[in-house]
Amino acid sequence: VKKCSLTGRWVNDLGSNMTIMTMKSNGDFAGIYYTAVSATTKKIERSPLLGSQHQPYLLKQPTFGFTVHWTFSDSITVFTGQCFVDEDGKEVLKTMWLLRSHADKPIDDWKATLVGYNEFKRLE
Ligand SMILES: O=C(CCCC[C@@H]1SC[C@@H]2NC(=O)N[C@@H]21)Nc1ccc([N+](=O)[O-])cc1
Repeated sequence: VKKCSLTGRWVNDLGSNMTIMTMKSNGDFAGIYYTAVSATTKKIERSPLLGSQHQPYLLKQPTFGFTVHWTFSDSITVFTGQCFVDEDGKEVLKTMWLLRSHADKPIDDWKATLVGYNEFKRLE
């Protein structure tokens, strides 16, 4: 069965969720991300994501990447990772991300990129 095609709904360890709605034959996809947390006091809003994955029928446990363009904050996150299928047939996305926020001037660039990791499970 075609495991690790990323279309559908996912939730991560922070409680954020994402829905991947469109998947092209070349692996390009689009969706919506709703983060459970933010580093701004602004109201959190759904934000669009664009990404690409290797095709699960060619490569088992494919790698992928996607970018979230935050609509409520002048920042961008890029996620990259791999889909794994555990012994119970459950899909897990192991990802790392870079979160780039806006810096007022070049001297502030050093503190403008956060790095972290998230694990996503499929929401049935
Ligand atoms: O807060 C934000 C935008 C939302 C980021 C959510 C992050 S993405 C990686 C992690 N996984 C998730 O599911 N959610 C978190 N941007 C922002 C705003 C201000 C500053 N700042 O330094 O002031 C930095 C980033």
